[in-house]
Amino acid sequence: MSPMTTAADATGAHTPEAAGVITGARERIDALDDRIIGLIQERMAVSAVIQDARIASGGRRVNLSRETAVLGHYREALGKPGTALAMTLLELCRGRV
Ligand SMILES: O=C(O)C(=O)C[C@]1(C(=O)O)C=C[C@@H](O)C=C1
Repeated sequence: MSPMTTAADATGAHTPEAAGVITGARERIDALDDRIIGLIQERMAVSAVIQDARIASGGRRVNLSRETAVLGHYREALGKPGTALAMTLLELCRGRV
């Protein structure tokens, strides 16, 4: 019996086959996370353009009706945790209010 049939490795798997699946899937997750982070940074930059234009025109940084629409969009797509995710994205984009 190989040691991996009884003990978990760094992936938590107990077989080499499972460890291979997990390692491959983790590489895909790391690549997806890099893309998600890049998209968030792009969202922050676009949001800053909007906020700067509004403030330069004499308006306020925050637009609550638009935030409500963004929160609803994420909640419809992802359920209740989507709302929390959208709140975090909004904080990244316009700071704490
Ligand atoms: O859509 C706007 O008016 C924005 O300013 C962008 C944004 C956002 O990041 O989604 C940021 C701040 C506002 O309070 C609402 C939404």
